[in-house]
Amino acid sequence: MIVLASSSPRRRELLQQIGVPFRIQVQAVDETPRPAELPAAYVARLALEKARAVSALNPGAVVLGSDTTGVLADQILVKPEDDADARRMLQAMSGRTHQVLTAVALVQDDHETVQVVRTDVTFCTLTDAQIDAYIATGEPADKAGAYGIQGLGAVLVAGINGSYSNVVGLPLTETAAMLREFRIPIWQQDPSREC
Ligand SMILES: Cc1cn([C@H]2C[C@H](O)[C@@H](COP(=O)(O)OP(=O)(O)OP(=O)(O)O)O2)c(=O)[nH]c1=O
Repeated sequence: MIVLASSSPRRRELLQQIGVPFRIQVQAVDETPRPAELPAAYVARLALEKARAVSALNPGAVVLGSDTTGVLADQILVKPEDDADARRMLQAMSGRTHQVLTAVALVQDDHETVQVVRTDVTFCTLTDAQIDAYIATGEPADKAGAYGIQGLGAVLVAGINGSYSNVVGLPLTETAAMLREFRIPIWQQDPSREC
């Protein structure tokens, strides 16, 4: 049994998908990027901070923290502040390729590891009417980059290069390999079967 230090329903579903038993405990951390902080360093820091904060309350437990952000032309795309912010992000991503970075951190007392996984996502060219209709669904509100590839936002995506689950919020192949290093069983026990 691990501790999932996340309030994200997507991460819960993804971890269930690979058969990892877990319970949820969340400690809030400040998600403000530091001045000039690079995107990969930003997500790695947040994933570790989320996991460390919960680990401090659970000696001996393996704690998983994670953070997802979009990156367009080196700029970090976090969750939109409001509809206008979501519109600005979606207009900027229209017809272009952005990156989704998810960091996964595992912390068990003073033993910790973190990995950042990148997926390239290419958006269709979107009209202003499409963008407004998508924002009106409410889906962009709690998602990095203002869309959900697993939901209605699927139709905005022309293609991806890399891990799909990484875009949704947890890169499952890499997470499974990290969990094996911490001797946490998943459905696939054979270590020779790594991707
Ligand atoms: C790009 C993209 C992001 N997202 C979501 C995944 C994350 O939940 C969210 C990014 O915010 P995060 O801050 O990474 O996570 P969170 O606040 O939802 O949960 P917690 O910090 O407690 O772990 O964006 C999607 O669901 N689909 C997508 O296609």
